[in-house]
Amino acid sequence: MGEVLYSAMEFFNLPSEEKLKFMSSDVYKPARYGTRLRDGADKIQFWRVFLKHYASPLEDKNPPKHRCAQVPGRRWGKNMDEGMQVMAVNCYPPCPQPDIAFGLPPHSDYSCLTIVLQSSEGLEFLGKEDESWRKVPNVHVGDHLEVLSNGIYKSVVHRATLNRERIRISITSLHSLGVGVKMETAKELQHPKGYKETSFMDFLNFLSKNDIAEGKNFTNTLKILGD
Ligand SMILES: O=C(O)CCC(=O)C(=O)O
Ligand SMILES: [Fe+2]
Repeated sequence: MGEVLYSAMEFFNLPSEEKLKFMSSDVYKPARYGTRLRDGADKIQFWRVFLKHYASPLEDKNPPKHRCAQVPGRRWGKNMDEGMQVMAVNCYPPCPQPDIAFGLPPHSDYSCLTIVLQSSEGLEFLGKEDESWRKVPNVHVGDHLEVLSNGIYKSVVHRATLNRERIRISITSLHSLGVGVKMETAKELQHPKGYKETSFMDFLNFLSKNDIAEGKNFTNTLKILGD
């Protein structure tokens, strides 16, 4: 585990000109270094640099441990194995005023499941009962699972906080269906259906046009509102 974080650190220690070769505002690019989700387009700057890498399909990789995850009436292990894995390597430098800045603002992930490895504490999630921020366990549910479960499992709103003393590295692995494969609500849970079907590509299209830091929320665009 330490070794993975160490090699992530090695990347961020490279000279700027090496890292800038990967910089792009194109959200469709399979490997991208940046400071904003859409460098050059997004107005708000967070205290973070990141490297995102899309890995799809997963045939060459070791099967991930979550392949047998189930929701009522539907097993989606095979679809996940043939699905999309996005790795985000985040680097948060020490921040002189951690109380007034964010590493990453509150958001949910476009994934079924996200697995996080962090070099030190900083990841927090919003508790639904009392609206307070708490430390996040290392696996959380994303928007995709909210659609599949018709809202039984809500995607976890989380944020990355900062500290004054040391660099913090996190590596997130986001697992979802294939890039163009539509996720729909399980038939047995459609009473009534609360979400439109959607794919990872739909999310990228949304991301290319919206600044998530300004509060635009992808899941809200999927909700089917009753009368
Ligand atoms: O750095 C963290 O702890 C969170 C990262 C995160 O939420 C993300 O990459 O989507
Ligand atoms: Fe996230």
